Amino acid sequence: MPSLFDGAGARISAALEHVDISEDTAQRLAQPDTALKVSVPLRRDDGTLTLYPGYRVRYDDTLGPAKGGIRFHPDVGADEVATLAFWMTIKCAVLGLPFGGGKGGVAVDPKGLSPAELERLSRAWVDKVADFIGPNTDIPAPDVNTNPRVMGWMMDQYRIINRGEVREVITGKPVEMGGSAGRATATGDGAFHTLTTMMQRWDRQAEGTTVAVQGFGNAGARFARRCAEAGYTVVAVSDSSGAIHDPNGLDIDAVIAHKEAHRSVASGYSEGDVGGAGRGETLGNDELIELDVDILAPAALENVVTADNADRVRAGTIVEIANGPVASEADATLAANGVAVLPDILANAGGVTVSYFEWVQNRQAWYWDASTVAERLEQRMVDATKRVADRAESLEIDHRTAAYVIALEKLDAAARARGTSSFFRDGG
Ligand SMILES: NC(=O)C1=CN([C@@H]2O[C@H](COP(=O)(O)OP(=O)(O)OC[C@H]3O[C@@H](n4cnc5c(N)ncnc54)[C@H](OP(=O)(O)O)[C@@H]3O)[C@@H](O)[C@H]2O)C=CC1
Ligand SMILES: O=C(O)CCC(=O)C(=O)O
Repeated sequence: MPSLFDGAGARISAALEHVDISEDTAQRLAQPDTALKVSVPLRRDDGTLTLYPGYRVRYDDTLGPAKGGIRFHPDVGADEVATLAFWMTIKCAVLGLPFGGGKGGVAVDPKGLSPAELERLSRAWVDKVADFIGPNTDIPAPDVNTNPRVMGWMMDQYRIINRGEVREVITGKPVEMGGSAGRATATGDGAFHTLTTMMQRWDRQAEGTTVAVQGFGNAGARFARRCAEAGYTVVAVSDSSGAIHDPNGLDIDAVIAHKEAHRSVASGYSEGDVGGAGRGETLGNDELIELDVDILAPAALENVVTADNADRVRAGTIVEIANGPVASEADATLAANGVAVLPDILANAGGVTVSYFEWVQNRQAWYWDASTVAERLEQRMVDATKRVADRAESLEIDHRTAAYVIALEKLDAAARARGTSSFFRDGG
């Protein structure tokens, strides 16, 4: 399999066949602007010291300060962070947000840390990258295994270093620390709005439509709940411990309660203690991908649909809630089999959209109520989805390529407006 970064490049090449942008912009987007690698020191509770590799990549800031999450996961590496930062660049452009793309991470298994260790690690990461991030340069946010609590510690550490509070340096914070209403649910909500917009366009109904969701964290669990509330039949969900499947439909509220109690969707399931959902079976994560469902929503990690299993995907539609769940080498097989892919750079953009709202609210010190945030998020997601679908139809291309075309046009126009100097950072 090509590297994640090379796979992302393949998608750009496909889009370049349908859009006329300057050679400068194409070259500029072929590699990250700035990549920082650090060692993040953690004093463990037992007094020993562990150093974890940490990263922050500012891929491109043509459209505004770099924006993107920070991930704590043992598999985090330079290639992955650069690719995720590239996707953020494209995603912000597709949504029309005034941000470039960034991403960060620490190669650590946070499940093996105590709460105090997790706090020290979060603060240590900020100590290492504090000169690199900033409200006008690069604004982190949550991603896999990071959450509002982690963002709160990070903002607080930046306050200590800066000797003054800068709320808009990080988004996804607890509401009590300047976080936005609706940020915690924004990614799942945004994916739901993209799906709903496309279902209306396809003249399809939620009732009788089956859904499988891989990953039951911030994004996946919220999406599953929105689907269930709207009348879809959510037949399978999973987390890192495995999947549960009931062809009659799972009771998502019961599964959420079960996950909270057991820290796993699958453990204890066979004993039937997941409320009304206690029928059905447990499955492996690979089997969930191949279930005979209408909608497959991967909401965990990259490369879960690859050249190896693409032919066995039976869903008619994939909603990419995770970043990069479909490997580029799977594209041709999925297209040949008529599988519609609603791409990550559109479908999971609800999170960064409400992060943008949070940044705006922090700058104005003027906070919106939950219904205002929800309304504005829905409007942005519906508009962006329609723009992508219209472009896909007019150019007779798939939705991912259409989203890239829109993003590349925006990035090229902004680069031209800035002039050549936009390709060089101060002193760089
Ligand atoms: N948070 C956000 O705002 C945004 C997130 N995304 C993307 O969405 C995806 C999920 O992020 P988020 O929900 O925030 O992360 P979380 O950490 O909240 O949840 C991740 C979920 O994925 C599960 N998981 C991890 N490894 C596997 C595996 N091998 N097989 C199946 N499930 C697995 C985890 O299981 P367990 O619970 O057992 O740990 C957990 O349920 C990522 O790709 C992220 O980049 C995209 C846009 C914004
Ligand atoms: O909220 C943000 O700024 C970024 C979220 C993110 O990391 C993503 O969209 O992948």
